[in-house]
Amino acid sequence: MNKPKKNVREAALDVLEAIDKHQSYSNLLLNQVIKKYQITGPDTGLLTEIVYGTIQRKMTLDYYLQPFIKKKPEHWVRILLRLSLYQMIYLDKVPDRAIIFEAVEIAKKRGHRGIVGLVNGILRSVQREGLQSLDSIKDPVEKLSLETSHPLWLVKRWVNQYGFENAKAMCEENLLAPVQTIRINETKTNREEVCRLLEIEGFSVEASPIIPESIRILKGNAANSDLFKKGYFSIQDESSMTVAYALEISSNMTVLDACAAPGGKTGHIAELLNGSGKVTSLDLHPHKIKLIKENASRLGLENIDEKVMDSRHARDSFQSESFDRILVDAPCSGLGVLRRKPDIKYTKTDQDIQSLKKVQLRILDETASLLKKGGLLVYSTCTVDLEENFGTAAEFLEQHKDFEPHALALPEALSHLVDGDSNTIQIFPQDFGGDGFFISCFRKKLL
Ligand SMILES: C[S@@+](CC[C@H](N)C(=O)[O-])C[C@H]1O[C@@H](n2cnc3c(N)ncnc32)[C@H](O)[C@@H]1O
Repeated sequence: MNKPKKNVREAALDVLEAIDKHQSYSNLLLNQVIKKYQITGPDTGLLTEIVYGTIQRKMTLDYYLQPFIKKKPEHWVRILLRLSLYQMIYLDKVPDRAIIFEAVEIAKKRGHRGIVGLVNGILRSVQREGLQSLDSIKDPVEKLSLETSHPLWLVKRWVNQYGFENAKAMCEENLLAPVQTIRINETKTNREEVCRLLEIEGFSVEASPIIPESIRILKGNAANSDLFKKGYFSIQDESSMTVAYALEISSNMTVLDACAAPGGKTGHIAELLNGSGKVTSLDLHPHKIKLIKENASRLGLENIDEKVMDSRHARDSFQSESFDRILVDAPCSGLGVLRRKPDIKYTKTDQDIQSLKKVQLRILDETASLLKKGGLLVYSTCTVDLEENFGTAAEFLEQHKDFEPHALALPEALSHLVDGDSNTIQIFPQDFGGDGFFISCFRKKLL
C-alpha cells in the first residue's frame, strides 16, 4: 500500500477548514481530499470519523474548550483544537498523548512558536483539569442544544413542533452513523442472491425488515463490491425507498420525476416499471443529469429519459395531462439527513425554509397540470419540519381544488407510522434508523 501524501489529521484539518470557508458539503470535500492525498484503507475510515465527528460535535467541543481559551485563536487553530479534543473524548483507539503530539506537530508546520505553545498548553490543560459539566445549564432546551450540537433555534423549533421527547430522540439519533442500505435491482437479480454473493465477498449483511427489496450492510462498504459495478443494486436509504411505493407504479405507466438527480428514485421507479413505460427525469443542473445517466447505464435501465430542465417551466416542454404519475422530490432544507451531512445544521436558517417552501410550491404548481386525471402526485422531502412539509402540502391542496388527498401506499412494515388512511407521513430518523423523510400523496380528481 502506498503511503498517503498527507497525514490523516492534517488532511482532516484541510477538509474542516474548507467546509467552513467555502460552505462546501462535507461529503464532497472529503471525497476530493481522499483522492488528492491518496488516502486508503483504515486511514479513510479514520479521516471520515474525525471530519464527521468534529462537525457533528462542534458546539459541544467549543463549550468544552471555552474555559481554556483566553484570546480568540486563528480559525485553523480553533479547528485543530476541536478535532484533537474530538479524538480525546470520543475516539478510544488513540491515547491522548499521541493525539496531543500530532496536534503540536501540525501546529509547528503551520504556525509560529506562540501557536505551538498555545495548542500544547490548551490540550494539556484539558487533559489535566477535565471538562466542564453540561449539568450547570439549567434550561433543558439549551442543554439539549449544546449536548447534541444542534443550533438553539432549530432545537426550539423542533420542541415546539414535535414535543421535547421527540426532539431529544431526533437530536441524539442525528449523532449516530447511519447503517448503509442497498436497493436490489430486481430486473437483474433478487435479495437472497445478493445477500449470498455479498457474504461470499466478505460483507456482513441482513435483510431489511422495512423494505422487501433492501439489504442492510453491517460490515463493509457496498460501493466497493463488484456487484455494485454490475448494477445488481443501488445504495439508497430505506426512507428514500418508501417514496416509490407511494407512487403505486404499475406496468406501462408514464412517470415524471421533476427533481431527479442523482437519480435514486428514478432508478427505483424504472425498476418497478420493469422495462415497460417511461420515466422522464428532470434536473436543473447538467452535471447532475450526468449522474442519472451513469446510474441508468450501470443498472441497465433503458426506460429513463433524462433532461436538463427547470421544473418551474415544465409546462413549456410537455403537454398537459401527459403523465400517469408525478414525483416532486423537492429541493429542501435537508434536516432529515444531518447524520450524513452534519454541516447543514449550522448553515440552514428559518429564512431558508421560507424560500424553499416557495420553490417547492412553484414546482408543484407547474407540474400539477401535466398529470392525467385520476393520476397520483407525490411530494416528498428529506427534511423534518412541520411548516416546510405539512405547510407546503396543505397550501398545495388549498390552491388546487382539482386535487384530493390520496391514502399513502407504504411498505407493510411502516403502516403503524401512518394514521388510518392519511395521505402524509413524517418519518423521523429515530423511527427505524432511516433518514428523516416526508411523503405526501394527492390524486387528481376525475371530474
Ligand atoms: C432532493 S434532490 C432529489 C433527489 C433525487 N430525487 C433522488 O432520489 O436521487 C433535489 C434535486 O432537485 C434539483 N432541483 C432544484 N431545483 C430544481 C428545479 N427548479 N428544477 C429541476 N430540478 C431542481 C436539485 O438539483 C436536486 O438534484
